[in-house]
Amino acid sequence: MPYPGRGHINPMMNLCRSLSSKHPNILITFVVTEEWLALIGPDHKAAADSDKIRFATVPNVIPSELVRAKDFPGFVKAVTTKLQAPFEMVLDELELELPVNTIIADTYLLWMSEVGNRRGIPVASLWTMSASVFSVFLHFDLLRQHLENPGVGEETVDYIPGLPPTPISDLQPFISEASRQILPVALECISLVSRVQCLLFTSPYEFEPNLFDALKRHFAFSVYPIGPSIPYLKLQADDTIINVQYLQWLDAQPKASVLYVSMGSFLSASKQQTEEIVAGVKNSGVPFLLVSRGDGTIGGGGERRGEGMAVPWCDQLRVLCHDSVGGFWTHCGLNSTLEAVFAGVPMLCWPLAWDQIPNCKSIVDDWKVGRRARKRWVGGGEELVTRDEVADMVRRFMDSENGEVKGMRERASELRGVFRAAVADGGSSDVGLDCFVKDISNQFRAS
Ligand SMILES: O=c1ccn([C@@H]2O[C@H](COP(=O)(O)OP(=O)(O)O[C@H]3O[C@H](CO)[C@@H](O)[C@H](O)[C@H]3O)[C@@H](O)[C@H]2O)c(=O)[nH]1
Repeated sequence: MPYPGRGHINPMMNLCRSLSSKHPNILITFVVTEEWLALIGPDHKAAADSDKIRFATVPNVIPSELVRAKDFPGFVKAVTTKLQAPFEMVLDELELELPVNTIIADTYLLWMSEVGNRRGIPVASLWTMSASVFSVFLHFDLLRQHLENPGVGEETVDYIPGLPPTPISDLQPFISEASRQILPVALECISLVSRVQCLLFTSPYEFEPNLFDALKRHFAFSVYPIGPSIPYLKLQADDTIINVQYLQWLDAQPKASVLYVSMGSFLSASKQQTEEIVAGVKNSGVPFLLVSRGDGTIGGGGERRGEGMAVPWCDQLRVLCHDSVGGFWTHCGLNSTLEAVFAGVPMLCWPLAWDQIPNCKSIVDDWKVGRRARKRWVGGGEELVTRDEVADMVRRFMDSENGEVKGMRERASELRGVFRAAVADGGSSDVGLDCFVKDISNQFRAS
């Protein structure tokens, strides 16, 4: 069962597809709300056609996806308190048919370890954010101690096992006043991980090796980084030329010339800032493909706009892997980040909230495959970045003659190779997935 949000459902489904393709004898039931079953696209639904992945639903007992951003703490509370009972009813029904061998659940479903332990069903927890963020939450007491007793080096966090030195400003979303309602839930979710039987990550080991080594030392159970949990299997399987207008438009653009602009599936910058970003991208003269979620600020009916196109939604990984795409204006959600790295496309980073801020730091400072578009995150109230500044930034970022840009593209291409090796036969994620299946079959519940 995934957490009910696009950024969580997608990687959970991609993990299920990888499991199913490698081990077709596993029967998977994917549990979502009735609303999400309707929202899940035809691609995911097609996965169910294989008979190995099927859907089960719980009633819409949580606020609708269409309004959840308006009261996020309220949404988190509903997920925490209202989903367990209907999930257990689904489980009861499934168990009438076949014993459930393992539950794979998003780490943010904090009641799941209790359900599994009470029923004697092993739980594998899937964390859809980075290992850095997981580790910051796991060792949050250390962070608190340093903040309460500031001394030399207080500006840099270098005491969390495996975490590269990180300016405290990049962890602001977790310590600012704005996090007051959400942070305790996140910390409780992480503390309950000690009660599950296995921990899965949606990124590959090579992405954050020191952090994964530290986590493997920390936990008595197996920790498997098995990503990138992105739809690369679908990309490889589908070699038909897809008759979609935006792909045809991309086909007509020069190599690595297009900036792809998307800010994820959930939050947005302010209306005024969004207008400046869109105007700046348009004025830059750089060809662009822009995803507008139809909130009225941009328009997105698949129309041509000056040098580019705006669409309401696209097949993002296919777009990023298209030859003509040379840059990605992103909010740094982890799925988008993993997809960009898999595609070898450098990122222009505009993080909006939460884990996206440390993700931006990793992209820019650690992996060196991106630049900051936004001045450092200060939690709202910061100065507007004007359209002229955006246009200038975009032009410089997409200038293929610029030495720094060339370096970034080379580095992105190297990381792309690392990701592809991880999922190839015998790669770290491929082996991790096999070990996980062995765990499910042998050490977990005897069926
Ligand atoms: O036109 C589009 C736009 C997006 N996507 C997909 O939508 C997903 C977006 O995921 P992500 O980039 O992670 O963004 P969010 O939806 O914002 O993800 C939430 O979940 C992530 C994983 O937990 C966190 O890292 C983010 O901060 C959180 O906002 C990805 O799979 C994209 O491929 C499309 O397929 N087409």
